[in-house]
Order: sequence, then structure tokens, then C-alpha cells
Amino acid sequence: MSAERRTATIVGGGVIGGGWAARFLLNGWNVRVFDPDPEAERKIGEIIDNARRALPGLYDRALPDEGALTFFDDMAEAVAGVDWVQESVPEQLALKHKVLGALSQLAPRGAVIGSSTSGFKPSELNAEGARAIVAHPFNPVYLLPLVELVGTPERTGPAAEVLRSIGMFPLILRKEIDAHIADRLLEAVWRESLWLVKDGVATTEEIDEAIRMAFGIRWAQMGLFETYRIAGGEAGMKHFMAQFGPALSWPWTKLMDVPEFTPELVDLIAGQSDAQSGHLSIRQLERLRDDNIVGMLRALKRSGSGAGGVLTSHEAALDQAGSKDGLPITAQRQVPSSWTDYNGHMNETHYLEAASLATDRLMEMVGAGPEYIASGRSYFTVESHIRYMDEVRAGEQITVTTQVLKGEGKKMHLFHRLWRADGALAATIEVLLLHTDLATRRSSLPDQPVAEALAALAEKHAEMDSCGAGRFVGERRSGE
Ligand SMILES: NC(=O)C1=CN([C@@H]2O[C@H](COP(=O)(O)OP(=O)(O)OC[C@H]3O[C@@H](n4cnc5c(N)ncnc54)[C@H](O)[C@@H]3O)[C@@H](O)[C@H]2O)C=CC1
Ligand SMILES: C[N+](C)(C)CC(=O)CC(=O)[O-]
Repeated sequence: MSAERRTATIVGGGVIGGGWAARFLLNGWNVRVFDPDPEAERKIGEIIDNARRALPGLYDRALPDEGALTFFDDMAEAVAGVDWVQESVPEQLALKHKVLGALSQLAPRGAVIGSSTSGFKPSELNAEGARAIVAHPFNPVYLLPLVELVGTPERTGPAAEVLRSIGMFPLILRKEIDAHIADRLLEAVWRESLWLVKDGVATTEEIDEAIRMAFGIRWAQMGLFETYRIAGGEAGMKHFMAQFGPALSWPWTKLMDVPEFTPELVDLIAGQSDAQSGHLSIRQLERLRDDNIVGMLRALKRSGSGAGGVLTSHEAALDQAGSKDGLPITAQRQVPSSWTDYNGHMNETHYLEAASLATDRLMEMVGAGPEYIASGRSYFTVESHIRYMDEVRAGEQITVTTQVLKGEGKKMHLFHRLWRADGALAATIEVLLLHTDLATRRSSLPDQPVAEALAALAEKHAEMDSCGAGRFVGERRSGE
């Protein structure tokens, strides 16, 4: 595995560089960091720790094994032989020129040199001979998929491929523009909000409530235009524009007029922000934000909408193979914090969820996957028996193996074992499923190839130990 690993160098390991480091590392890349800040290693370490508890929770499959993280004092050594270089130094054009100029000399010709710049255009970044593209991410880089790519197609095309492979959504801009697309939109909301605080209309907290209680949620799943199309009612966008068009010439915005950052305004905003959130550290706020984003993205994954669709296709590309004790591994994943409860361990419902994922995988293995289901046939669970044998904590890797106890006629009888990373058996989940015709909703015989594949597995697994299967609720365990 390590021979195939690709390597990214992060130049500037602050908020954004740390996020990039985590994104690459947790997707199996080796990561090198170049940052003169003596605190860089600690800060990046903390960001990566937060990423480790959040990112794998998005997926129902295991991410690749983490790559190696190394810190360098010498820029030339840091970029030698690497595949991707991501510049994330502060937003100052002279500094970007200096750093990108050096990187363009030192990095391999074939390596992508991406700049995280929030607002500079490639023509500005490369004015002194550099060969960078804009690769503008969003904080937290390890969770949010969007990366705005700006540059020539021969550079942005291959860069987009790499970004997709690490679960991101590259949006290639048609033309360069100050602040790209998303920051133009964010800047509009930011400027307007500054006025609302300065004019005493609202506090920082009230503005945040106005966003998160309504349109923030809406934007996450449909964006602006689709949302407004719906707001136009049955007549759609045209009606919306007819109704709200006149408002564009009313004083609904102060966008062209920006409040000056006087010491008073800075104190006012910083003071309100302290009152609103000062009881939590930045790392605590990051963890709260990450848990919320993971929950929302997982909800979007269910419908395949927006960022949820990006997750689904990335997950499908994650390897899920292998066997343990002669049985196929049918699920492997990290336990997300959203699966844990007030007892500080994985809640009972998610043992069944893990088993359900394993059943889906087993169905795929015998040819009853999504295509088969789309053609009108599937399996329905009619009975399950879970034995909870050990606790599992957030962040632990779990592995599920599946033994086919019976694959005959309409019946598929499975015995899932849920293993902890330390080798302890945490649960067994025995499930009986019946093949079902999705049109009539009645049980039916599976197609011949499915029946044969299932029977073959049942025969192969028949000789194996199935201790713990067939028990009734309350039956004493051996030694009890
Ligand atoms: N903070 C944010 O929300 C976002 C920032 N960006 C962009 O990312 C870039 C970095 O921003 P942040 O991470 O927020 O800044 P930051 O201040 O958190 O981190 C910058 C890092 O660069 C390091 N650095 C300074 N000079 C350097 C040099 N010559 N060589 C290597 N490292 C050097 C600093 O030690 C620091 O660790 C900027 O271009 C910014 O516009 C992009 C998206 C979001
Ligand atoms: C405030 N900002 C301009 C640095 C924001 C960004 O560039 C993107 C983000 O993550 O919001």
C-alpha cells in the first residue's frame, strides 16, 4: 500500500493548511508540512485530531489507512518528488509572490501547485513567473467538499481529478475574478452584517440566529436559485422575480458602502462575539461545528442532494474487501460520535445499523445489489437477534464479518459478527431475510444467479463455527 501512496506538501500550516493536511492524510496520502511557526506542529496536530473524530464519521466504509505526516525546515526538501503542493500562507500578495515563486522553481514539473487564496486571481499570483492555480477551499477543509479552481484547463483538469479522489468537489471557474464565486457571496452577507451591528440593529448573536434558524439550513441543501424558484410558488422563478424585483431598487442593502473598521467597531463586534461564544475554546467550537456538519452531511447523503452526492460517490470508490477468519468482511468503519449515547458508548440502535450495512454488502456480493433492487426484487428482514457483548467507543474502528447460515429458497439466514479493533467480539447479529417482489410486496424466489451465489456461500460457511447463533433472548451464555 505505502508504495502507491502519493505525497502532498502543505506550505503554511495554519487554519487552512492544517485542514488540507488532515484531508490528504486521512485519505491515505503522505503529508509534508513546511511552516516556520515553531507552534505549527502542535496546531496542526490538534486540527488533525479533530479531523480524525469527524471525517470518518461521514462514511459507512473505512477510509484508506492514514499516510505519514512529516515536518520540514527546508522548502526544497519538503517539495522534492511530491505530487501536490498547497500554499496556504497569509493573504498578502507580496508574500504569495515570494512563496509561489520559490515553489514553482523547486517543485517537480508535474506537481500541482495550488494556492488557497481567498481572493487573488491567478494572473495576480503568477505575475512574477509562478505557475500556480487557485485551489480555494472552505473551512473546515477536511469536511467541506468545495474547492474553487481557477487557472488554465490543462492545470485545473488534472487537479480536479485529484480533488475528487480525496472526496472534494472541484468547481472550475469559467473566468478569474476577485474573490472567486463563493467569497463574493460570503462577502455580501459579511458586509451587510457589519452594518447591522454598527447601526445597533442586531447583535452578532441575533445575526447568527437569523442565519442558522432559517436560510442557512435551506442553503445547505439547495443553494439560492433553486430555493427561490420554490419561493415563487407554482409559477416558479418568474413569479419570484416579478414579486421581489422591485425590492432591488429599494434600500434593502448597503453593499456599496462599507463601515470603517474603527477601534470602536472592532471592540463592539469582538465584545459581542465574546459574550456569545467566549465560554467555549476554539477547539471546542470546532468540535461542535464538526459534529453538526457531519450530521447534516450524513442527512444529505441519504437523499444524494448537493454535498451528499459527493460523499456517496467518494464512498463508492473506497475499497471494501478482505476477509477475517475465512469469512468476508462486509462492513468496516469508524464509529462516529453521533452513534454514541449518554453512556459514552455506541448506542444499541447502531449495532443493528452496522449489521444492516453488512447485509447490504452481502446482498451485493451475491448479485442482489442496487441494479437487482432497481429491477424490482430485494430482500426484506423478518427477524433479528442481537447479542451485545462489549462496548464500543466513538472513533473506534469496527469490522463486521458475515457467515451465511442458510441460503435456500426465499430464505437468507445471516450471522454477522461485529469486531472491535483490539480483536474483541462486540456483538453478534443474527438476521433472517426473505426474498421479496417489490411490486407485489410478497415473498418470492430469487433469480437463479442470486440463489446459486448464496447457496455457494452457505456451503462454504457450513463447516465453520457458528457458536452463538440460534439463541433465544435470555438464554444463559456459557460460563454464566
Ligand atoms: N481562514 C479561512 O477561513 C480561510 C482562509 N483561506 C486562505 O488560506 C490562506 C491561509 O489562511 P489561514 O490558514 O486562515 O491563515 P493562518 O494565519 O491561520 O495560517 C497561515 C500560516 O502560514 C504560515 N506562514 C507564514 N509565512 C510563511 C512562509 N513564508 N512559508 C510557510 N508558511 C508561512 C504561518 O506561520 C501560519 O501558520 C490565505 O490565503 C487565506 O485567504 C481560504 C479559505 C478560508
Ligand atoms: C473569510 N474568508 C474570506 C477567509 C472565507 C473563505 O475564504 C472561505 C471560507 O471558508 O469561508
